[in-house]
Amino acid sequence: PSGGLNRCVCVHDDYQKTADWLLSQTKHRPQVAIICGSGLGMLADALKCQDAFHYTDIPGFPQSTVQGHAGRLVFGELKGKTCVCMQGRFHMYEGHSLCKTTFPVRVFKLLGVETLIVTNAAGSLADGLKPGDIMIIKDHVNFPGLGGFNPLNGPNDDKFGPRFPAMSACYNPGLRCLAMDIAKQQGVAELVQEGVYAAVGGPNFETIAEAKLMHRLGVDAVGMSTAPEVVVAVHCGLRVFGISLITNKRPLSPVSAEIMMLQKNKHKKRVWSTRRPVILQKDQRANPPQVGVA
Ligand SMILES: O=P(O)(O)O[C@@H]1C[C@H](O)[C@@H](CO)O1
Ligand code: HPA
Repeated sequence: PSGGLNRCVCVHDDYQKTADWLLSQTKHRPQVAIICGSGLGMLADALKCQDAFHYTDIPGFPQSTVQGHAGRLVFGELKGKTCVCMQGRFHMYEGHSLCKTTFPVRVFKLLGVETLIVTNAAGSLADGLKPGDIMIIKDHVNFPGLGGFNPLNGPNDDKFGPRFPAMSACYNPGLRCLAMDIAKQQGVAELVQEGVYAAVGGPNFETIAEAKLMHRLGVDAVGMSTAPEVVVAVHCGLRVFGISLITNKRPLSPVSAEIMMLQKNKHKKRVWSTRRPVILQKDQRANPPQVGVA
């Protein structure tokens, strides 16, 4: 893949202009940036002394099109640290280039941020991870990246980082340990474990064969974001901590998946369904519709 959506067309000045505008609009000077995943935007509400900006008002900022993502950048204080929080992120499946998807990360760097916290909603492939659990990301598999869809494609900007950045320790071990210790102190350790996150392009959810493949490759949870942001963050020297909120299980086999039910319709045709019996209409019998697993 080359050109079009797969080539970073932003130059240093583009990020700088956005950062300078933000610095002129708020007195906050954040050390920590938090990207809120789907349904996690309320994290920003915990910030004290807030300055909030709609993405539509920020020069050069991409626009969020996903429901449940407020599309606001919120600055404020949290437990003595100055933070900037993205209420809503950008995904490849919205039609953004990876360069736009990850645009805020470089802006954070220019604001003086040192630590990036990424959060997301993800589907579990691991036996021990249930909906409602939290997975501390210990590593990721960036499927679009492996296929050549990378936010660092195009001329390298040495001011941000090297042409060939190492990704062998993306998720800061110290922060991962600290998070586990805090989970124990708070008495919620049984809900928290470490795992490997895989990013897929979306927007469709995985087929059973794809879920099985990822499980065999050692993936614990799958989602449609995060990895490109982390690649850009590590490239420009940010310290990264990531968590996935497990929202659903990915079925690995039609037979064993607990959410799947074998239904027999009145015409004795067997149909797999995720939720409710499917009765095929006369004209559908020859060519039954695919039943998705969301
Ligand atoms: O922004 P995140 O990664 O939390 O968004 C989740 C994962 C997919 O993008 C989408 C579908 O569930 O929501
Ligand atoms: N697959 C991909 N992305 C997701 C999922 C999933 O099961 N759940 C939430 N985001």
